[in-house]
Amino acid sequence: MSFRSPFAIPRHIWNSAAPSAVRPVARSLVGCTSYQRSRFATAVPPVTQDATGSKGPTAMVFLNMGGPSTTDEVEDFLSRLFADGDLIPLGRLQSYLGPLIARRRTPKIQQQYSDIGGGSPIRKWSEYQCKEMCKLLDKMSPETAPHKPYVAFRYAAPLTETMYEQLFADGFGNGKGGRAVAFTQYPQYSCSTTGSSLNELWKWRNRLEGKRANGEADPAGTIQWSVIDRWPSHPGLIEAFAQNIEAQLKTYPAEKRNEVVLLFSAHSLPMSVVNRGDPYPAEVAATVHAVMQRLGFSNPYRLCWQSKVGPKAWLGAQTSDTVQEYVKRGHTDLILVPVAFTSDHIETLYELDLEVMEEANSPGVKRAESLNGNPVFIQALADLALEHMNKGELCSRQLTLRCQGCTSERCLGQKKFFAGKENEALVL
Ligand SMILES: C=CC1=C(C)c2cc3[nH]c(cc4nc(cc5[nH]c(cc1n2)c(C)c5CCC(=O)O)C(CCC(=O)O)=C4C)c(C)c3C=C
Ligand code: FES
Ligand SMILES: [Fe+2]
Repeated sequence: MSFRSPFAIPRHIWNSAAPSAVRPVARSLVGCTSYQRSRFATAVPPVTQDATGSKGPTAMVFLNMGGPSTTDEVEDFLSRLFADGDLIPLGRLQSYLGPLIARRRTPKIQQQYSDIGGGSPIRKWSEYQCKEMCKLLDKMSPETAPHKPYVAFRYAAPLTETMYEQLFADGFGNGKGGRAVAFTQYPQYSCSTTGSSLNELWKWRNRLEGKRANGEADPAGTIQWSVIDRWPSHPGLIEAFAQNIEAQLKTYPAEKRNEVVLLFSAHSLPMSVVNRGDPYPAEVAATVHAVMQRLGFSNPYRLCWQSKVGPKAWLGAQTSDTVQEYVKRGHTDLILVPVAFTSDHIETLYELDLEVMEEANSPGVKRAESLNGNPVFIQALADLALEHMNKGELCSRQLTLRCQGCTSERCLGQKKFFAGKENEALVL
């Protein structure tokens, strides 16, 4: 298999050394004293220091779903999406039904991407955010520098396997070891989003490294992975959301400002996933509550859910119905706040801006900006990454517990691997 480099990241950024004058703030990960000897000990194994005492380079890998950058990529994007049993379980018919549904859906979705400028901006924003975060980390933590930016998408280029080959090309793994942090870009954990990306990363990790030619496990020289798997109420994230809301509130006359209804909108989930025990609804609610707390509960607000697909029951109330109902009742000043995604995408640019806002037909219905290149947000990403490295954790405690209704062997294997418990007989 041959792999093209998917990265538009100049090599001088990857190779950039951290300024030596900056005070190191990262606590040493070598011989980490906080190693927990509990059942779910999740400390990062020691990373080898080089002769200069540096523990870098550190690969920072952003995980996300991705999107088609051009309308020509839509069918491939949808084919991968409908082939994903962690997102859309179609059982034994997956490989037959998936491509069929994807092909039938392609023209409609191509039109939507065409209406928002010809493609999804997710790749542009993800690569920018990761690169900028790494620049900050090089200054904040020279000990673990250089921090090298990578993006691994679940359904569009650059795919996980491409990212993995790029890691090898850059000197990670392949007997050389090295440290990589998988950083989910979904602030709130769902087994259908972050869970699916981690299952994919675990799959490719097993395929591409960790095995000798005879098929036996060979842990020597493999990449040491740790995971930032959720961050729904990180203060930096909350601050960035709150500032974007405040900026939009300022566009209303002062005397009406506190009456504006804040409508937090998150991608919905099928009720079958909610009832399986998926953590996402609770984590989205945690984000909303933290943002409102930061705003001093200055406005009335609701959380609603968008982008239902197919005929089955999904978590509601739906965003479009909510807006229509409130406008009908005279709440014509509303701010929509996309709260479960860190950049613009088809759901903000098409569904909220073109469908919901046009339907509402009221100049008082507006949308808070997405986080995109917001410097407060990028600083939050760097803070989060540094806190993670300083803690020396492999993953959060939450990642080590499966949903009540989970029957997936993939979830079990993935969680054991990322918790560093692969060879233990655990019931997760
Ligand atoms: C946190 C965000 C998201 C969750 C949770 C989520 C769950 C989820 N999605 C589908 C089905 C589809 N999603 C599609 C597109 C899409 N989904 C998200 C985010 C979440 N999905 C985004 C940001 C996007 C758009 C990406 C972009 O390029 O802009 C699509 C494809 C579009 C379409 O056909 O309508 C489908 C299908 C399910 C079934 C699900 C939970 C199980
Ligand atoms: S579906 Fe949630 S852990 Fe498997
Ligand atoms: Fe989705």
